[in-house]
Amino acid sequence: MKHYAKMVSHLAEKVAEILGEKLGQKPGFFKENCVPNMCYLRMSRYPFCPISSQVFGLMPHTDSDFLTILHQDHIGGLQLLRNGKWVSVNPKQETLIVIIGDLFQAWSNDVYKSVEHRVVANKHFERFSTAYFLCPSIETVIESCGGNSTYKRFSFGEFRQQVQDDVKRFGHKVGLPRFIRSMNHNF
Ligand SMILES: O=C(O)CCC(=O)C(=O)O
Ligand SMILES: [Fe+2]
Repeated sequence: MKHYAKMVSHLAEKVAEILGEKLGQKPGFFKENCVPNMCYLRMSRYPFCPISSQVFGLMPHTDSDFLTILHQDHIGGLQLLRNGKWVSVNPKQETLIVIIGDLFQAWSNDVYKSVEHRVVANKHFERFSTAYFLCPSIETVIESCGGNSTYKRFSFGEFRQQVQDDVKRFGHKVGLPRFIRSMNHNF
């Protein structure tokens, strides 16, 4: 597991740097700001569920990080929201999935989109997945790299706090819409 964590953390940083360079950013941002003690691995077990059509393994959400590298087993169940429709991400052997998170969406000013995803339960089989979350330090400021930014600048600490407050208050995360520049929203 230690070996996997090391490998996947390297990979996440590399993928992030490549995506950053495509936006014209100079390399180093993720290396400097995504400190090891903030990044984490989440190993999930989804028990089989006879009433799977009525139960989510994991509720629809976006990830509150720069990006997530996901390994899923052969059972399947991960779905992405694309053009308003849920699309299954069929498992492929020896394939890792890269999920863009909220911070990359803000940092890239919507060039990269934080994809909404969920896990549906399987009727007959349990499922395992391992996700690595590439996160910056609490004080890292997320400021979109182009001009005319959709989002206010915010620190990762502020973002996390807002997510926690919204979950407490409304029972769900609001996420990036909270940080849209000069707009009053009723959530
Ligand atoms: O288990 C999966 O396939 C997805 C996990 C996930 O989206 C998460 O932990 O945020
Ligand atoms: Fe996720």
